[in-house]
Amino acid sequence: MSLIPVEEAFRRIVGDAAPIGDTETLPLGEAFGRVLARDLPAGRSQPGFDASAMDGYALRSEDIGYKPEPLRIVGESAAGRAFEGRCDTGDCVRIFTGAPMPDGADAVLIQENAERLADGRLLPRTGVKVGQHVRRAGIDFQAGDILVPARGILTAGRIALAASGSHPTLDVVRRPRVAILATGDELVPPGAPVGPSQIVASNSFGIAGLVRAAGGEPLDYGIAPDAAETIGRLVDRAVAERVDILVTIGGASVGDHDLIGPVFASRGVALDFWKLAMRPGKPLMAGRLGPLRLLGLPGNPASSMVTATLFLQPLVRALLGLVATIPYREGILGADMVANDERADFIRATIGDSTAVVPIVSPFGRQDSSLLSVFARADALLLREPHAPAAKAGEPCRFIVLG
Ligand SMILES: Nc1nc2c(c(=O)[nH]1)N[C@H]1C(S)=C(S)[C@@H](COP(=O)(O)OP(=O)(O)OC[C@H]3O[C@@H](n4cnc5c(N)ncnc54)[C@H](O)[C@@H]3O)O[C@H]1N2
Ligand code: MOO
Repeated sequence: MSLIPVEEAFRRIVGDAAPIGDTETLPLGEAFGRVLARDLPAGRSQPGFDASAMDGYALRSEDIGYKPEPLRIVGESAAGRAFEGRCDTGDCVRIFTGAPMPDGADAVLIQENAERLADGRLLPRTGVKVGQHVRRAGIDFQAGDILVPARGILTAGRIALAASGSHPTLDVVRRPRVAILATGDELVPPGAPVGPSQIVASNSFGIAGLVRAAGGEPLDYGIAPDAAETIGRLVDRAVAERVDILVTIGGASVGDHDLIGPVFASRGVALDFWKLAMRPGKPLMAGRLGPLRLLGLPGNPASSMVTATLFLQPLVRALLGLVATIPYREGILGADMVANDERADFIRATIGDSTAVVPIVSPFGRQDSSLLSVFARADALLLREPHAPAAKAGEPCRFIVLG
């Protein structure tokens, strides 16, 4: 079996993923980070009235031209309590930031530029231009403006904008449901007694974190022994629960206990087994069972995390209707690198707390795919392209930020 390039596998896994159509309505306070289902029009204009931008005096600018005369202070306009009267020639109104402009006034003189006279009148010290320190109604947005476009991620700023547009709830795209199934007779859950030749199952927790970070909802399907019947029941459960993606971990290689393929075959699925031109993460499975997508990740901890970063996270984003790419960035090599073979290397690395404009990406010395302690220290995957020639520290490189 020839090695499939990373880009080819990405295209086959993510390329045809159509956004899911289901939506749900959430209170604004729970919508952070979710994906908006449809365009969000403003329910009102902001500000809803001409408002003062400063503390001072609302007045008619023509009244304080070349040689300002004292003005009568005829009232007060505060935020939430407008002045009901008019500001006529020779009048001014005490006003505070955010308060409605009184009728007749066209500018605000800041209080630092005026003097209260002993007789209670106001002596302007400077002139003002028409509209000075006035926020016109609707300068932020007008009723009906689209505040957030469909499929926009609800960032902190957008949530605040939606609130300002008077939306107490938002329609968001349902999070893609990702069932995660660890397989292997040797696995026990964290905290359970670990017998001889057993290991603690760790990958499901890491993959769940990556799913969450991409905007999906992880569902823990636990640990299945290497028994076709059990694995088959869990596949049936994924179909019945209408999950979007079933991720299996382990059993992706060529061993005698690799049952995922036969189980899927028994359900009528043609599962592709690929050997990818990448390291870590050579063996990978992918297939479809109706609307259910299947992704079989290799069992080695770093291999499963790297393949999930490259293929599962973009797949989740594609199902949300978001741009789905492998998010490479430009950096500078922090160490000399030897020439690479035919597999793309995703080297656990750190960009440390470098303040350089272009990040310096430094590989860790130990790269065995079983080493979670190294993966957990890594904040970047340094890419070495297939057949990349030897490179010196300081040369450009590409990398992926790990979240
Ligand atoms: N003859 C060959 N042997 C192997 C090949 C190969 O091409 N020819 N590929 C190697 C590569 S590369 C990888 S990666 C592994 C992948 O194997 P599997 O996906 O079948 O994974 P397992 O054999 O089930 O497990 C590998 C390793 O990872 C541990 N593991 C499994 N699941 C978990 C989990 N949930 N949490 C923590 N650790 C887990 C498992 O105990 C094994 O130690 O195959 C190579 N072999
Ligand atoms: O995926 Mo295996 O990637 O080289 O340990």
